Amino acid sequence: MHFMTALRAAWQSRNSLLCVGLDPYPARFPAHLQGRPDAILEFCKGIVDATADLVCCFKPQIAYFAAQRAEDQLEDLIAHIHERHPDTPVILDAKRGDIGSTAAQYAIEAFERFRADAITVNPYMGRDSVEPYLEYADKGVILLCRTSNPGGSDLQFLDVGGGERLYERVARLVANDWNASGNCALVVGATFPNEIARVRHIVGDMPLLVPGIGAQGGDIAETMQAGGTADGTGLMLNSSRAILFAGSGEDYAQAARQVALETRDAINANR
Ligand SMILES: O=c1ccn([C@@H]2O[C@H](COP(=O)(O)O)[C@@H](O)[C@H]2O)c(=O)[nH]1
Repeated sequence: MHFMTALRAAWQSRNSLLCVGLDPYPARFPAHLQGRPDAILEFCKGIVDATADLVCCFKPQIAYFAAQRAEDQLEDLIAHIHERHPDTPVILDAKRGDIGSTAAQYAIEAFERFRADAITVNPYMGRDSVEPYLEYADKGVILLCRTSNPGGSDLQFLDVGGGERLYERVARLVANDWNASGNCALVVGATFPNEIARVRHIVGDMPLLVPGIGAQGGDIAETMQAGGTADGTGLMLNSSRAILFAGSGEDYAQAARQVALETRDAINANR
């Protein structure tokens, strides 16, 4: 199924715009999982199974798996989501960016090895560096636009001519040129609601992946006001640490579910 079709279906069927980010950090795992060779997979499966009915998508961040030599556990985790929660799209947060020949390998890694439904990509190297992902027309290609970190302003806020900021140019390029298959989305941080509103104005109803609520302190009401579409969708609001590490005991998954529930409800109260 096309990523966008699956995402829209999940927005409706789950009544949720929440994306749970899967950033497993072993030092914060509960004691009963510490030291197990499959700890990353088991920890993440616990979170996924406890929250799947509350989310529109999951977003594993590849660095947390690669840093622990656990790419095999990432493969198994995504296979688990597809098998147990087949209507839940998976975004591989990899922020790839390289020349076309190398990008083609990254696209194979994301979509064929890991079987992700969408990937985050850095647009800085231009259209030909993004083309190999776009060729997978049923997969989502989610381009960094206005990132949630303070240093994002160093480049993304540069005036690229006529008062247009670099992040605005990215939004315009993606909406008007790169999105021929309708499979593009943008990353815009919840820490910058004014820029979310600018991006929404430029791209119409294109979905936005919005990290920065939860641990980074982005405001849910302001984010919804700035980025929601007329039908009350259009957003994937990601929270990772605030949900993953809500508890530290054997009941960590239940604690995660409780925070996910509260976050989903806070989002829905502002739709
Ligand atoms: O601009 C960006 C782009 C990506 N991220 C990623 O989202 C999560 C946020 O985690 P929290 O624990 O909810 O802060 C993480 O995987 C980042 O790599 C982002 O934060 N900002």
